[in-house]
Amino acid sequence: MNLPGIETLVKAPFAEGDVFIAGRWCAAEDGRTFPVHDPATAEPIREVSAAGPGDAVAAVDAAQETAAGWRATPPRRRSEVLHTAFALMREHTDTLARLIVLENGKAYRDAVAEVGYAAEFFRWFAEEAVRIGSSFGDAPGGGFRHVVRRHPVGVTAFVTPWNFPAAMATRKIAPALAAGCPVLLKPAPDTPLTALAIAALLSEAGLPDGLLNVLPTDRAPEVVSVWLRDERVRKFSFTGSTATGRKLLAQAAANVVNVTMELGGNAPFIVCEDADVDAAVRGAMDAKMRGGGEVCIAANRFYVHQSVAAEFTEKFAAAMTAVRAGAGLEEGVTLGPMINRTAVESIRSLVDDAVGRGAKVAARGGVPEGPGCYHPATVLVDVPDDARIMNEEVFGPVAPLATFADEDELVARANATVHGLASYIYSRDVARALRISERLESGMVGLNRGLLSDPAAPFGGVKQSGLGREGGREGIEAFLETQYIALDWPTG
Ligand SMILES: O=CCCC(=O)O
Repeated sequence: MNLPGIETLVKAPFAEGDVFIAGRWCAAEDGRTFPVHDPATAEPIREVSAAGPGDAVAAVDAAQETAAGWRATPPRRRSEVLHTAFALMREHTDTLARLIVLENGKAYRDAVAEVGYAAEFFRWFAEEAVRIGSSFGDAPGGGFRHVVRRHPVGVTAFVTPWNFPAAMATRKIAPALAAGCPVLLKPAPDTPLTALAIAALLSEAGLPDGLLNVLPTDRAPEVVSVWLRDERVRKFSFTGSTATGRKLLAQAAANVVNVTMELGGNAPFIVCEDADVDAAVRGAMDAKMRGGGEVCIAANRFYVHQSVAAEFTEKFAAAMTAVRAGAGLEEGVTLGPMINRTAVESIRSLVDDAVGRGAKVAARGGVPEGPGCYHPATVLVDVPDDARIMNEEVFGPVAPLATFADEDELVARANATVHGLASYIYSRDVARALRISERLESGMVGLNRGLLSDPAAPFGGVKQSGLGREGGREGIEAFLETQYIALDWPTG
């Protein structure tokens, strides 16, 4: 199957429907559909099949049927499929990026960056597939041997978010397939089309039928609870909010399912008195505005040393005012619409709360007239620590600024959150910045960098930001079980 063009995907992708099970496209069991919207116009793009509980069972059946064959497939062959998927994804960058813009709204340049990022997960895990080690050694006390082998965990189920419809899918699919596991994927209802394109792309890359099953739906709880109650599903990976993650963890406990959770963040962005302020402003734009701020590791609250606060605020406010908002495919646009109207309302309410508590607006960019789901790039100053925006994930293009005077006070404020996903720090003194980094309760730190995500590095959080890591060497570990065999073979 060739990757369908964007027009095909948008208008009428697959004659039989959009549920992808056992290598075939079909309608939902009861023929139900749900609408997908273009955030730039808030108008529906088209109806998509809404998988139900019966489809969820059929997908587990299909996955389970392929599990033994894929597990026995030589790692080199699994790697080749992933290498081909990487090449195909790169070849189809424009089609996939336009599809992401259409259903997610982000600016085209962000969408192109996402396709590159997503493709790199295929390349990285193609390289990891052939390096799954086992070991054979002597028991320290003598008398017998240790055989320690790694094998795939089994059928895996994923729930992915709308903010990176391609990269959050490939970050889970690639290591699972590399390790030898079949996959069930439920994409976010706002952005199912990109996941369908990825299914088509993996088929084209030679992935045998049944190894990737994609179930778009607007009845997620029904589909996901079928998976979490089915003893054949041995791994569950979720990216989304901490509130939903908590509920899913409780459900996964019933069958003691192995879980990975990539949950919410509340990233501090710290500018020390010895920072290169221009570099800090560039980093702040990257950390705040990538994907329109709809990113779990986006800088959420800014702590700027009081001695550089005036200079940083002036330069950052100028950069935020220069942001051009508009439909993601328009030339020169750097900020697309938010995902939907609810998201815009939630960002607005955080801004209103901060202003109500004494914060001032230092910059507000423009937005196009009309019905699209836009929120302007905004900088707030003098934001008190108890403002909701300092304590909740804003998930939009708003930067609240506060100042600090002393390192201990800074670290205490930065750590005063249940989240611990990412942090950013700018200082010319790397030893000092490293010292502060090590004091931060944070799974990841960008040190003099506003962009930190890399498929070859472990992504994940501490505290209520999640469990486990994705990407890096750790990413494939999440899909492997360890078996120890005590071998009665005397040591020589
Ligand atoms: O929003 C969550 C994922 C962000 C990333 O992978 O850089």
